[in-house]
Amino acid sequence: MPPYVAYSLLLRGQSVISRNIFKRYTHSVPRTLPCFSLEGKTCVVTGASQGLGSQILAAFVLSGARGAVVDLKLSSANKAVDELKAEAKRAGLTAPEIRGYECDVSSKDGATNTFDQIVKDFGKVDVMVTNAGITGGSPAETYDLDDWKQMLDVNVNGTFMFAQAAGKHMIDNKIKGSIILVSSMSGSIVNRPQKQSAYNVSKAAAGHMMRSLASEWGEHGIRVNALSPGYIQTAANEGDEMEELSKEWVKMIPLHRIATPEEFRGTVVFMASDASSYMTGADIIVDGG
Ligand SMILES: NC(=O)c1ccc[n+]([C@@H]2O[C@H](COP(=O)([O-])OP(=O)(O)OC[C@H]3O[C@@H](n4cnc5c(N)ncnc54)[C@H](O)[C@@H]3O)[C@@H](O)[C@H]2O)c1
Ligand SMILES: OC[C@@H](O)C(O)[C@H](O)CO
Repeated sequence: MPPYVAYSLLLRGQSVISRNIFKRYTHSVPRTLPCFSLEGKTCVVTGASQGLGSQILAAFVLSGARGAVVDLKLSSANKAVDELKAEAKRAGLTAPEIRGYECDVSSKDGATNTFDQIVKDFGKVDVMVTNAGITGGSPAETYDLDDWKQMLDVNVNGTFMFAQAAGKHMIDNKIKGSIILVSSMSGSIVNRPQKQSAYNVSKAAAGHMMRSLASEWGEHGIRVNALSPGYIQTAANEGDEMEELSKEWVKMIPLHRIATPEEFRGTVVFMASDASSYMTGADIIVDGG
C-alpha cells in the first residue's frame, strides 16, 4: 500500500476513534464541575416530606447521593421517597437509595434513635440538613408562652439535636462532612407586617448555633453553614391571610416575587459538596434581594 494511502487511513481511523470517545463522554446532561458531585455521599434532611426539604433532598439525589427523609409521619416520608425515586428515574438514575424515617425532631430520644438507625442503614452520614421547622406568630405582648416554647423546641432544640448527632458521628468516624442549618432571612431581619417574634428569635438562634458549631468542629474538617431563605411558596405560606401578606412582601423584595422551593436546589448542592470546601461559618442568604 502506498504510504500516502496508509497515512490517510490512519487519520480516518483516528477521527473515528476520537468521535467515539467524544460520543461516550458527551450526553444530554449539560456539563458542570466534578466538585459539585455528591456521588457516594449519604445525606439526611429533616422535614423532607414536602416544601423546601423535599427539594433539598431531590437536589442531593440528582447529584448522586443516597438520602434519608426524616419527618413527623412515616407515611408522608415514604410518599416523598416514592416521588423522589420517580424523579430520579426520569433523570436516568437507576435505583437511587432513599429511605423514610418517622421522627419528631424536638424529642430527645427520637432524634438520637433516628440518627443511629440511619447510620445503621446507610453505614455513615456525610451531609446533614436540619430543615424541619414550624412558623406562626402572634403580637409579642400577648404571645402564649407554650406556643413560644414549642417554636423554640422544634426550630432550635430540634436543629441542635440533629446537628449534634451528625457532628459526633462525623468526629468519631473522621468524616469531613457538611452540616447545613436551615435558618431564615428572619434570623437577621424582622419581617413586616406580620408579628412573629418567636420565629425570628428561633432563626437568629439557628444562625448563631451555626457559627458556634463551625468554630468548634472546624478542626475536624467538618463544615457548618446556614441557608437563610426569604419567602418561599410552601405550605408555610398558604392560606388567605398569607396571600394578603404576600402582596405586601412582594413590594419589598427587589426581585418582586416569592421563590419556588426548586430555586434552592443549586445553592444546597454547592453548600453540601466540595464546591464549597473552604466555606464554613457562613450564612447564605437567598431572599430575592
Ligand atoms: N417557606 C418560607 O417562606 C421559609 C422561609 C425561610 C425559611 N424557611 C424554613 O425552611 C424550612 C422548611 O420550611 P417549609 O417552608 O418547607 O415548610 P413546610 O411546612 O412546607 O415543611 C416543613 C416540614 O417540616 C416538618 N416538621 C415540622 N415539625 C417537625 C418536627 N417536630 N419533627 C419533624 N418534622 C417536622 C413538617 O412535617 C414538614 O414536612 C423551615 O425551617 C422554615 O422555617 C421557610
Ligand atoms: O410565616 C411567614 C414565614 O414563612 C416567614 O416569615 C419566612 O420564614 C420568612 O423568613
